[in-house]
Amino acid sequence: MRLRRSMMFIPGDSAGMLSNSYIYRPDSVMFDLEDAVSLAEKDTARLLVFNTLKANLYGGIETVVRINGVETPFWEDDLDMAVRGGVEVIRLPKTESVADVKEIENRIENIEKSCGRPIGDTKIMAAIESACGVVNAVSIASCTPRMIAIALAGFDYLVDMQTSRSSGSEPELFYARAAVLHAARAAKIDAFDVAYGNVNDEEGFLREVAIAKNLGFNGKSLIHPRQIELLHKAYAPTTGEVDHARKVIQAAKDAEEKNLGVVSLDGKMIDPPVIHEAQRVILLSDHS
Ligand SMILES: CC(C)(COP(=O)(O)OP(=O)(O)OC[C@H]1O[C@@H](n2cnc3c(N)ncnc32)[C@H](O)[C@@H]1OP(=O)(O)O)[C@@H](O)C(=O)NCCC(=O)NCCSC(=O)C[C@@](O)(CC(=O)O)C(=O)O
Ligand SMILES: [Mg+2]
Repeated sequence: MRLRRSMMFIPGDSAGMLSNSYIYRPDSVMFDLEDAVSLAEKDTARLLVFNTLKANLYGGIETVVRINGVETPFWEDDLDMAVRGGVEVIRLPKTESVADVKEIENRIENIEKSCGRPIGDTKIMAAIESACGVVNAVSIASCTPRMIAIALAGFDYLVDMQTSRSSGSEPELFYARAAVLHAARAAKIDAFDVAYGNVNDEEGFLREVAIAKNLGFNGKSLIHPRQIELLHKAYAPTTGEVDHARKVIQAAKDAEEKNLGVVSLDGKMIDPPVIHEAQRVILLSDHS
């Protein structure tokens, strides 16, 4: 079980941000070559991100590169750099179909072969940014063992839906959130909620974090370091939840030692889903 609560975007053309953002300790960093980088800076950004990956600055933090989409002239060079640089995960933006994923998967395999990385080592995350992506989310999420997560991208999605972000319970994102989350859970992979664009609006950000957490998202895409601690705190289990989880783990251990298939704690049955949830709570608490 890997903890993926916070995935922070870092513009790939910002040498300053690339060189020191490990200090913020997000669970994952996403070096962006797509929409945070202007057309004029695409080549510079690719080189800067390659050097950052090679410098190995982000020990313990998952590294992700968001390449440009398969409809652009940049994605092949982006992939070549990222896979050779040793990135852990490729984020494919504006994913609409399994064909998009297969196109980058084939290319990744060729690069892995040519640079000596084990086949399958480079993982993929698909960003769902359109109605078409949402309706194909189930097949996208389950089309390759390389797929470790899918992410809903609210900005582009709402443009495609011909609407905009409201405040409050955000009905305009309800269907897409539910669809992306179900696709991820059916495929047994992680799910990321949308990025929140107003970095000064703590209250609005936390309202959105609560929606994501309660729905069951593993975490959110973030655009500013200030959002990391807020998110981690909101995802942290309470002391009561941690105490209960420890009791569940202990009860499960005792049952195993006594060769009992099922056991109860305070009158409630302890079975594999309960144990799994307890392990998730402990993991969250260990990183809070
Ligand atoms: C918003 C702003 C300009 C504000 O900057 P400001 O400089 O005014 O902020 P300050 O508060 O002054 O910063 C204080 C200190 O933090 C440092 N710092 C700030 N941000 C940092 C960061 N991200 N990483 C590391 N360091 C950071 C800064 O360098 C300074 O460091 P220092 O000078 O040392 O004190 C900045 O945050 C920023 O650029 N964010 C990333 C924007 C981005 O990537 N957009 C593309 C991805 S979304 C998209 O594409 C939509 C999507 O595709 C999404 C999907 O797919 O999910 C969809 O469709 O929905
Ligand atoms: Mg986008």
